[in-house]
Amino acid sequence: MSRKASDNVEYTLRSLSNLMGEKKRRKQQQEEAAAAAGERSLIASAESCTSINSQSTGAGDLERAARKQFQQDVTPAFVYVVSVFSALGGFLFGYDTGVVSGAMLLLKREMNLSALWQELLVSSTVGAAALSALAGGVLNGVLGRRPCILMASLLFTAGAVILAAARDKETLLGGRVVVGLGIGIASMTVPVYIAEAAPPHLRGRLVTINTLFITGGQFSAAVVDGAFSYLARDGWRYMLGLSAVPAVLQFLGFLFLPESPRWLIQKGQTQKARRVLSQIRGNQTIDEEYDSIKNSIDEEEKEGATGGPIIYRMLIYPPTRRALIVGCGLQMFQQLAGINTVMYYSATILQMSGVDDDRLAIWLAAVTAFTNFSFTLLGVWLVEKLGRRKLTLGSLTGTTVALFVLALGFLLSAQVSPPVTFTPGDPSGPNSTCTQYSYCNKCMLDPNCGFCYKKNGSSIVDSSCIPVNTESTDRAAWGRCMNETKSKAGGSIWAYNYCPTSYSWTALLGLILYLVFFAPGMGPMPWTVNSEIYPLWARSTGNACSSGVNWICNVLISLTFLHTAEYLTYYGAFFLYAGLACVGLIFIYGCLPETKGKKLEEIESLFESRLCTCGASDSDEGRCR
Ligand SMILES: O[C@H]1[C@H](O)[C@@H](O)[C@H](O)[C@@H](O)[C@H]1O
Repeated sequence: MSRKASDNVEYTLRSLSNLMGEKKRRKQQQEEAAAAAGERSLIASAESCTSINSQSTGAGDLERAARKQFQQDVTPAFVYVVSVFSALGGFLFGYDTGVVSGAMLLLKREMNLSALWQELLVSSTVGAAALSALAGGVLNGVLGRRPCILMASLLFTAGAVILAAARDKETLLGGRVVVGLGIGIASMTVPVYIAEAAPPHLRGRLVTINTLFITGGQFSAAVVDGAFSYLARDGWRYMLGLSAVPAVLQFLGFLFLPESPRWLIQKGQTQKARRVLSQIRGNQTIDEEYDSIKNSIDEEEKEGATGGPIIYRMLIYPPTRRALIVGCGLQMFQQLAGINTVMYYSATILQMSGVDDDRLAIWLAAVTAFTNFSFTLLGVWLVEKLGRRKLTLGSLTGTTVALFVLALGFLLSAQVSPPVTFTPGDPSGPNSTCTQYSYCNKCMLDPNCGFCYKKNGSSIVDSSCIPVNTESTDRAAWGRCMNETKSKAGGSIWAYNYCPTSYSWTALLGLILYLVFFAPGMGPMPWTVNSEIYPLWARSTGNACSSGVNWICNVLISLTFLHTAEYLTYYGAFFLYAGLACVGLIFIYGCLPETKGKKLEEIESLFESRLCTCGASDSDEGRCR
C-alpha cells in the first residue's frame, strides 16, 4: 500500500473511531453509502484505499480491515531507538534496586555494618526515589521530558562513581541517595516520554518494554551479584559501579534524541514539534496527528483557565480525579500484592524451601529474577492483543492464587515444624530467649535465633534453637553450629530463617507461580496505564503522584516484611498480601477502563462517567463510555 493510501486509511480510521458510539448516525451513513454505491462516504473511501471488496463489508468489518491495514504499515525504526534509549532508565531502576542485596552481603563484612546501617543503605534509595518521583512532576512540566531523562542519567552516573569509590559508610549512604533521586525521576518520566512518542497501536507495547528493562536490570543485577560474590574484597565496588555504563550510554544517546512533540506543542514551540513529529513518524503525514494534539491542547487551555496548582485542578475536575484514583490505585495494589517482598527476599524464601547453601540461594535468586524478566516479555506481547484491562485482571487473579499457595505452603510447613529436642546450656551465662522456644517455627521467626540440627536419614534429630552470631547470620553464636565448615563436617546443619520440613517445596512453587502471573500484567500495566490516562496538562503531575504512591508503598511493604512475618508468621503475612490482592481485584474490575488503541487525546473521555461504572460494559473497547 502506498504511503498516501496509508494516510487516508489512518484518517479514515480516526474518523471512524469518532463515529463509534453514534450508532444512529453511522447507520444512516451506511445507508447513504450503500445508496450512493459506496463511493461518497468515509467508509467508502477506506474501502477504496484498502482495496477491500465493497460488497463484503459492513462498517465493523471495514473498520477492522482498515485498522489492520494501518497497523501493518511500517513504523519508523526511530521510534524504537527512542524507546530503547529511554528504557535504559528502566534498566537502571531495576539494576540499582536489585544489586544492593548481593552488595550488602560483602559490604556488611568489609565495613562492619550494623543492621540499622544495612537498612539505611537499602531504604534510602527507595525513599529518595519516592521524593524525586513526586518532584519530577514539576520538573517534567517546566523543563520537558528530555532534560529530566538527561538529569536522571547524570544522577545515575554520579551515584555509581560515588558508590564505587566510597571509603566509608557515610559516602555510601550519599551515593545511594543520589542513585535514588535518579531512579525516581526516571521512573516517572520514561513511560510518559515513550507514550508521547509512540503511535497509538504500539504505545502499550513500547511503554511495557520499559518494565521489561526494569526486570532485565533486576536480572542483570542478580547475575552480577552472583559473579562478584566470589570476590570477597571490593567485589561490591564492581557491583555498584557497573551501572555507570548504561547511564553514560543513555546520557550520550539523549544528547541526540528529541523532546516529546506533545510537550513542545504545549509550550508553543510548534515548528520544532512538527519537525520532531515528522522525524518519529518517518514519511507518514503528520497533519492529522498534529492538529488533533493542537486542538486538544487549545481546548484544555480554554477549559483550564480556572488557574491554581495542577494537582488542585486535577482534583476538582471529575475525569482527571477519577483517572488519578485509578492510576494511584493500580500503583498501590502493584506494591501491596507484595512483589518486592518476593524480589528482595527471594533468597530467604528459597532457603525456606530447603536450599541451605548461601551461594546457591544467590544463584537461585537470579533464576527468580529471570522468571520475572521472561514473563514480562510475555506481557509485551500480550498487551496489544488482550488489552490492558484483561491482562491486568488475569494477572492479578493468578497472583492472588499464587499468594494463597505461598501462604498455605508456609502454614503446612509451620504445622509440621520440627520440635526442639536438645537444649544446651548457654555458655555466656543467662539463657537467651532462643532456648525458650519449643518448635523450630517460633525459633525461625525470632531474628536473633536460628535452628541447629542433625539429620538421620530423613528425620531431624538433636535439634536446638540457638542465638545467631552477631557478625554473620551464617552461623550460631556458640555451640555445634558456631563454625560453618566445622558444623557441616560434624553433620550439624544451621538453619537461619527457615525450618526443614517436607512441605518447604510449596514455597518454591508459590514463588514461581507468583512471578509467572505477576510479571506479564501487574508488573508493567500500572506504569503503562498511568502513562496514557491523563490529559496533557495533567500528565506530569498525574504520573508524579502515582509513581510517588508506588515508591511509598514499596518502602512500606519491603521494610515491614520481616516485622510482619515476626508478628503474623510467614503464612499470616502472605494471607495478608493475598487479602490485599483480592481488594485490588475488585478495584480493578470496577474501575479500570480499556485504553488499548485509543489516541492519548481520546482517553480523557473514558473517565467522564462515574468511576465504578467503568467495569459496567462488557465490551472490550468501550468501557466507561
Ligand atoms: O513494575 C516493576 C517490576 O514489577 C519490578 O519487578 C518491581 O521490583 C517494581 O517494584 C515494579 O514497579
